[in-house]
Amino acid sequence: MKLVTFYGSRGLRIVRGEGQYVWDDHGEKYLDLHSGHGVAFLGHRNPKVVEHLKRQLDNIMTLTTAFDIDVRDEMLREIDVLKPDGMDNIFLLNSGTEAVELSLKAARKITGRKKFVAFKNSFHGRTMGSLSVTWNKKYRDPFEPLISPIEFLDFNDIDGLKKLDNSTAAVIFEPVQGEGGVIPATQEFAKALREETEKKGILLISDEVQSGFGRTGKVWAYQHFSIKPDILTAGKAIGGGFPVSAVFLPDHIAEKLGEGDHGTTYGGNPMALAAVKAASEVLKEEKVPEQAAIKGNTFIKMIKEALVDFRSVREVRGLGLMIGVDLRLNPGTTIKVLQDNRVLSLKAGLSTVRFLSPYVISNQDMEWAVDALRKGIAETEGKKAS
Ligand SMILES: Cc1ncc(COP(=O)(O)O)c(C=O)c1O
Repeated sequence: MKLVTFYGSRGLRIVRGEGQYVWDDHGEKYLDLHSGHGVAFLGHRNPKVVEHLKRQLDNIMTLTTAFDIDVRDEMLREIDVLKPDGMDNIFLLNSGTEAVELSLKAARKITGRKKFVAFKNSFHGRTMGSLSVTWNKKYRDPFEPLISPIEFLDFNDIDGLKKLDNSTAAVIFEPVQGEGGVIPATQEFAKALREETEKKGILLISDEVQSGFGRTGKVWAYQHFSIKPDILTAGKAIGGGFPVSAVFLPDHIAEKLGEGDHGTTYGGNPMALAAVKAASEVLKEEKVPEQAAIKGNTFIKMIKEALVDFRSVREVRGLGLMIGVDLRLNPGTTIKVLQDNRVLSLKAGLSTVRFLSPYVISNQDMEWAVDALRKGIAETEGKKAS
């Protein structure tokens, strides 16, 4: 039997993970700045998450949301102080793309409008709805026709927002574009986007599947921009490693969604509830966003300083611990050399090396990563690091 896989093999067999590290079957230790596409932001096997999951495992693993259960009430209490502004409702699903699907469905139902607007370089997932608002043609084209109408505008282009019209149900955006190349929105753009959507009765969906839950230095990435979205999608980090995603909604939207509008067999199962509850506790107790902000600043500064001599480096950018090193060359070799030096990273866009670090990363780890990065870029440029 063969596994169908849509990701190229990294050629490593991983046997264990702890904190910011994973180990291969030869006992080699790696600094994991890939973190399973950003999932292990709270560290591999975060002790609190493991403890709550084990306890839940001994209790009950599966239960539909039609039945009440204490762990759900506990999760709701824990996440209440973390909720996005004015969003008193949460619905749990199992993956980022599912959260995006529900947000799109909700927008159509609430507004009665059909059209969605997204941005160039966006990534929102790979099921038919989320794929429709994902920019990369390579992902979309084989599966056309997708849902319509969809329009893609230029990210961070304020003038382009004039094209928004009142047939649009929602604009979906990433406060920091992740897969597209780690590109933060500008303050002016985020503000103009909110103003323009509000004026035209268009819902604003903040897709924070990658950027949310502390990674950028705030609990939610939109909070960097003094705006309030109407709907927020979260995933990856919110389960501390357990597969779970969420859609946050204000009352006026949640109240208009009723029985039959959506559903999920696994969504909100007791294990996911225990995971989100534990992850929320960790976020608060360990002041994770604050740590991500401080460590992210340190890491970006170290990277910038270490790469000043490299002509192939176009830009080092990011927010908190969501960091991209944009190159003028294909980043494949750099990512390979990083891995040879025991640092796992991932690609974003066509030319960016992306670090999605667990928040527990130390200064020593950063030095390790920066050293490996210099070697990687030197090899990419075809010369040895001095
Ligand atoms: C912003 C954003 N939205 C949605 C998704 C899709 O999430 P998933 O792969 O869990 O379906 C991703 C995944 O990388 C993402 O970065």
